[in-house]
Amino acid sequence: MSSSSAPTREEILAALKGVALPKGGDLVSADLIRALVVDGGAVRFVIEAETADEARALDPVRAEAERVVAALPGVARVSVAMTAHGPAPKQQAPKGEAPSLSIGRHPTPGPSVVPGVKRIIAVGSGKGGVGKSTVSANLAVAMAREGWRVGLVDADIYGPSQPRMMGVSKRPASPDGKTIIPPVAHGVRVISIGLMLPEDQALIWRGPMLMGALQQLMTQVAWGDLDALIIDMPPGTGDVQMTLCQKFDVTGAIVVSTPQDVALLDARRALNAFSTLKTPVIGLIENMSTFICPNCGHEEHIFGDGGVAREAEKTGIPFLGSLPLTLEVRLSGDGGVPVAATDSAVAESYRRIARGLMAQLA
Ligand SMILES: Nc1ncnc2c1ncn2[C@@H]1O[C@H](COP(=O)(O)OP(=O)(O)OP(=O)(O)O)[C@@H](O)[C@H]1O
Repeated sequence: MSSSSAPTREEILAALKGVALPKGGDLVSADLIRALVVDGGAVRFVIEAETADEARALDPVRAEAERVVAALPGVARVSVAMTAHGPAPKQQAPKGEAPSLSIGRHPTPGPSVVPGVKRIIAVGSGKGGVGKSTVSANLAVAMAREGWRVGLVDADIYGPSQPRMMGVSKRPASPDGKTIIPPVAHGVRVISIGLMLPEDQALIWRGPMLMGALQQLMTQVAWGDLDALIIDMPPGTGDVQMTLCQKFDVTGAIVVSTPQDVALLDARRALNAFSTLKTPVIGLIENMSTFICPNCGHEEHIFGDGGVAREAEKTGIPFLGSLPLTLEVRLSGDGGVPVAATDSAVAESYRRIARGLMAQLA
């Protein structure tokens, strides 16, 4: 890098890694940096604390972050904003207290609202295993990194995978036995039925109870103000989709597919279902587009080539982007740190998709 050119995002993050936090760790490893923008010699970013009190306590850290970035060659101006995730819950539940919630009740009739939530985005797929949960988690993290306040609901009630993907396992607190305080992971507020029940408890609920559980997850969680609430839907086109789209004001749905012809056939079924429910489909995402060999870096179209982009063109639905099949994606999903929270090339792809979607929804 010449002394006059602006530093890269990675160079800025490397400098911020040197800024220690009072509780231990640093700004980058604690995942507190959001919306980092390098615009010529101007650098802007947000430090996101969990509560207003914590934000105040981090003020010296903010000053230090500003100092280290300003000292990088090529930086003319630095602006660092401090945000708190939202108003702190009035009471804190005693550590380890499980919520006394009646998950599994029947849904209440009529439309439901999720207060403070600007947009509800459903992420669906025609069939299982195409990476819908992976995409939901990573998209949520990427949007949060770009500065939006984001929540994530794991509505895949029979096979909840968000606790593992987002790395949250503790039962959420419920100070009053009604409101659920969602854990925050990688800048995203997450709730999953998997956090509310013992892992090995088989869910044998039938339709109405399932819907009641989903409604509770949506409405009893203290989300605070959110720019977007992302719903990781179960695969296919069943009751959960219907409840969600009929009871809540869903801004739009995103359909994830692999490029294989059979997956696309199923994806078309999902598109038709959303159209019947009068929920606009706001984007298609192709997952597992190409396989990148971890040894030699060679890229191979093992499931076909560009099928989802062509489908998008045919249907007039925005194509949000494609994501490669990489071992890194699976390992990071299994390890509780979505790839979008890292600085890899795939994180960059998620960032582009998040930006496109945010611009479309702004
Ligand atoms: N791009 C990718 N590269 C590598 N592995 C991936 C990719 N996307 C998803 N996977 C892996 O594929 C598996 C299935 O993904 P995921 O659970 O996200 O799919 P899903 O569509 O939500 O499935 P289901 O609805 O059946 O739960 C997971 O092990 C995940 O880590």
